[in-house]
Amino acid sequence: NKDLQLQGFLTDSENHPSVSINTQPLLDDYHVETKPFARGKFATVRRCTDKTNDRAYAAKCIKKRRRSANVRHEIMHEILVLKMCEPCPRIIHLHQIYEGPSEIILVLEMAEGGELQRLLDDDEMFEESQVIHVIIQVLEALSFLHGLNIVHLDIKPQNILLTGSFPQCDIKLCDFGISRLVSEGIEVREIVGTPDYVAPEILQYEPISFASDMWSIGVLTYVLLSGYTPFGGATKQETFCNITKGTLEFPEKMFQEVSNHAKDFIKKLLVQNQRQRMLPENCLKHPWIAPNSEEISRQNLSSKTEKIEFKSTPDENRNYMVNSY
Ligand SMILES: Cc1cnc(Nc2ccc(CC#N)cc2)nc1Nc1cc(C2CC2)[nH]n1
Repeated sequence: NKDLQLQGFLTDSENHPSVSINTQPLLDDYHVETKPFARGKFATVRRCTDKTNDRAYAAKCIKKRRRSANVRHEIMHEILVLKMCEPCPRIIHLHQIYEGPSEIILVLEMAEGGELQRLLDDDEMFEESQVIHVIIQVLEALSFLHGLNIVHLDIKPQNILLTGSFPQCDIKLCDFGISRLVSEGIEVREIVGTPDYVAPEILQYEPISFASDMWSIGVLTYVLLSGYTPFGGATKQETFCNITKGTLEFPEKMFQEVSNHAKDFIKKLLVQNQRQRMLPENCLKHPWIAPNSEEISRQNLSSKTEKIEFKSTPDENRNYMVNSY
């Protein structure tokens, strides 16, 4: 119905024809570790293995009732987003769904390397090339998601998972629990997201847009390159205040090794006015990400102008070449 649509959910119904849910217990088909490896406000995530082939998955157990409100349609929204993202290798894959009396369990693709946040907690410092590799993959996930008119709204290192041991691994974006549909003229306003990464327009209760995710990419890049958050304050209120003030600084002691292209990339994302922020396609062409983008365009231009000479191929070689192709 209208008001749910206004909240940016994909569905207002408690079920959806495309979604099949197992009603027998998860434990019939999977061994489930008792100790969760992650616990959120309304979900716990445990490692589980398929009894038939020993494959590992992540079982995300979501409570159907929160603060005595039925939130089944919100869980259905997360399920539909995950299903729509099936074709994208940069997004965690939904394998199966189980339903118990008080929870819905999403059996999700296992990313063995865990959270990118853990590397930050271990005070790992990243090479700029490693940060670029991570940011490119997050941008690819966002390009796909935005292409579906969905905005993630909780981009942060905890929701960027590693497929193996860093830096030889890839990343997968996860957790669409607060993602929302962005549609023309429909204004979704909700205070969502994690303080350090939330965009100013969200705090000012303005309509949410794709640019809200791009602000978080700017914060993420700043954090990966320096180990510090750009607007972090002693309290949540102070952080929110810093975000709305938006004074962006690159302290010499943290950024002396960081390239100017990298700082320029961050500056073009941490822009107060969301209409002036880069979107994924602009980011992927930025000289920090596509380092030779300036160089390539210069070369392309020059190659068009320089004389192109064809060397004739002696006939016997030509036949050979044609056959081998
Ligand atoms: C080894 C591991 C360690 N820690 C987490 N933490 C974590 C972070 C965010 C969310 C938020 C969500 N969703 C859930 C767990 N996930 C892991 N692997 C996963 C986790 C998953 C799917 C996403 C659950 N696949 N592989």
